[in-house]
Amino acid sequence: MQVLRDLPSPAKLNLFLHVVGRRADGYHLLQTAFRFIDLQDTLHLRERADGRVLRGSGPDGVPAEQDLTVRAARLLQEATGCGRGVEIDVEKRIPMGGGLGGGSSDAATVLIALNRLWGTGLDRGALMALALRLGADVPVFVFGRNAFAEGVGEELAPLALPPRWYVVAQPDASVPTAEVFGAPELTRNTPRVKITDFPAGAHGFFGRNDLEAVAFARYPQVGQAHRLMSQALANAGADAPAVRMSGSGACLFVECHSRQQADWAHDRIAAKMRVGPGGLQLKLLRTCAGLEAHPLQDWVAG
Ligand SMILES: C[C@@](CO)(OP(=O)(O)O)[C@H](O)COP(=O)(O)OP(=O)(O)OC[C@H]1O[C@@H](n2ccc(N)nc2=O)[C@H](O)[C@@H]1O
Ligand SMILES: Nc1ncnc2c1ncn2[C@@H]1O[C@H](COP(=O)(O)OP(=O)(O)O)[C@@H](O)[C@H]1O
Repeated sequence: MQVLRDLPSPAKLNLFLHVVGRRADGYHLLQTAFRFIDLQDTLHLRERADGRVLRGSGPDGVPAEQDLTVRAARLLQEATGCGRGVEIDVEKRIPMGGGLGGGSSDAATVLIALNRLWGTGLDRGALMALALRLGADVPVFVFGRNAFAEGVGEELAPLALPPRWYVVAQPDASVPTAEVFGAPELTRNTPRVKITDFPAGAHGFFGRNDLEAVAFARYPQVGQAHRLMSQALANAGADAPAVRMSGSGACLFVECHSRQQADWAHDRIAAKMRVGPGGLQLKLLRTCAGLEAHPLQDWVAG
């Protein structure tokens, strides 16, 4: 039986996120830019001959049956009629429910890697269609490139992004995605932009995240963390990097042009805020590099 060890599942940031409408089924039409970063979970897959899909180690508080990795493996079995099984270990590093797409990325890594391990031979388009059934955020990880996204996140066009560094902060709150999208006060009519409007640099300043206002009002720790981070960086004058929320939160990030600027921003924030697990202002503060592409991009044909 084959084993695939140390499979990377990168997190994503939404460099901007506009809500431009709502579908009849309640799902929201978005425009967003996805960027992969080097904050990653690690997955290990061990093939099983008996057809069972099992999870070994996994994230605390997520029962195996609800784990997106297990659901992804079962979906691939069902879609292809494959009779082989797998045991999945997930080493979690990406904060859960933080707007960084960790669960979605884990699911995509399982689809990509199992398609190879089981020899099920689906091309990228077919894997992306399966991915969408697991969540709106899953297809971009199978797409494998930083992307400008529309629809609910499944209409993807590649974006060539320059090297950038990000300071990523996790406030001590978790913001349920469904609550933010369901909020009556959410604005849903931001005018559409074109991919060509997206500038080659200074992404941290393009557009906005329409989900921020709802998340900051309903989860004051997130709004307060945003305020304190912005204040910590304010005296850099016109070059002060902006602080933005990723996805539906709660994670916040700052985009920087160099590792040096990111280290500076990290240290300024760390000097102003209490960082650490349990009841502090930030549970996590990390400097990350933006990736050029998903590390498993070449594993899928098409
Ligand atoms: C907001 C984003 C931005 O990238 O990221 P996260 O904050 O989750 O990382 C995504 O659109 C989230 O995608 P994902 O987390 O896969 O969402 P799903 O599981 O498909 O949906 C969770 C719930 O959010 C709402 N939802 C989600 C996506 C969307 N375009 N419109 C919605 O209204 C729906 O109520 C849905 O029941
Ligand atoms: N392998 C997994 N990793 C993380 N979360 C998972 C996983 N499987 C299922 N989930 C569920 O999905 C929810 C959203 O997770 P995640 O993708 O990390 O955040 P977000 O959608 O905010 O980016 C979690 O709160 C958890 O209940």
